[in-house]
Amino acid sequence: MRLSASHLAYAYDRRTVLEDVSLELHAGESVALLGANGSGKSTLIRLLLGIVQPLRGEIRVGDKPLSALSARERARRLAYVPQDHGAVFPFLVQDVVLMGRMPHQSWLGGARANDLTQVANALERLGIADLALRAYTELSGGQRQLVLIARALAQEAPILILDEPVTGLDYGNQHRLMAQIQDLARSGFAILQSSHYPEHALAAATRVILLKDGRVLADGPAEIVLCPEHMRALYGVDIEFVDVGDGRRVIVPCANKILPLVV
Ligand SMILES: Nc1ncnc2c1ncn2[C@@H]1O[C@H](COP(=O)(O)OP(=O)(O)OP(=O)(O)O)[C@@H](O)[C@H]1O
Repeated sequence: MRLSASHLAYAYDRRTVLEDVSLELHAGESVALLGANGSGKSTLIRLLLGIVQPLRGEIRVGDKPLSALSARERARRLAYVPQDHGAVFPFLVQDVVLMGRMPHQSWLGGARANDLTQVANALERLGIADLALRAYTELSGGQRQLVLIARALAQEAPILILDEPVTGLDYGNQHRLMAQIQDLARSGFAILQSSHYPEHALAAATRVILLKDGRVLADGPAEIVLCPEHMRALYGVDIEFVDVGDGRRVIVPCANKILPLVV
């Protein structure tokens, strides 16, 4: 299923934070959305999910305008993994993941065998089946992140949107998650993830979109878009590529350049 946005604009009060943003996301693609702090990534994601409405422009999911879909119809098409993992009530992990099945359940029907199978599969796929009976509120930030990704998988929506999904994950889980994202895209999901890590985008994204000051600076294959000029324009950092010998390249900051913080 295709997600497309054309000429989006958005403002908080009168301050424009997105202007003329267009993008497409297709089944089988893993797209990374990169940009400096405050460049508009989370706002764009909120628009794509229909949480806020654009000032101008249109978003379409498949052949329908997003604004014409009910919340339930949206949730059958789009799954979201937020940055914030806060929770108040100590639901069991399996119940949190089961919430992802709500768009598929009837009002009074409750969970069916297939819902429970999807929950078990999602937990298994992310390697956290052993957390199923733990209270969500008692998990670490990284464990909560994995649970929310499992909830999104259980939702069985063809489009998966993740807001900085590796935040709080340890080094191993970051790499396992990037591999999972590649696998999910290969199996047909359309995936958009915002990220602060060009190296993850280079390793795991089929396409990269760069946002600068609320506008699209570049959109294309990772190895073309993540060039030194764009990285300097986006982050004020000089980078170089290092060949690691097996056909892969990694991005590293140039040595001997200490740069001031940009806020
Ligand atoms: N609720 C809000 N009210 C007013 N301004 C906001 C609000 N949320 C975000 N902004 C502003 O909109 C701009 C874009 O913010 P946004 O959170 O979309 O950026 P981001 O790229 O996701 O940033 P980060 O990488 O730091 O998470 C920023 O200037 C921010 O200060």
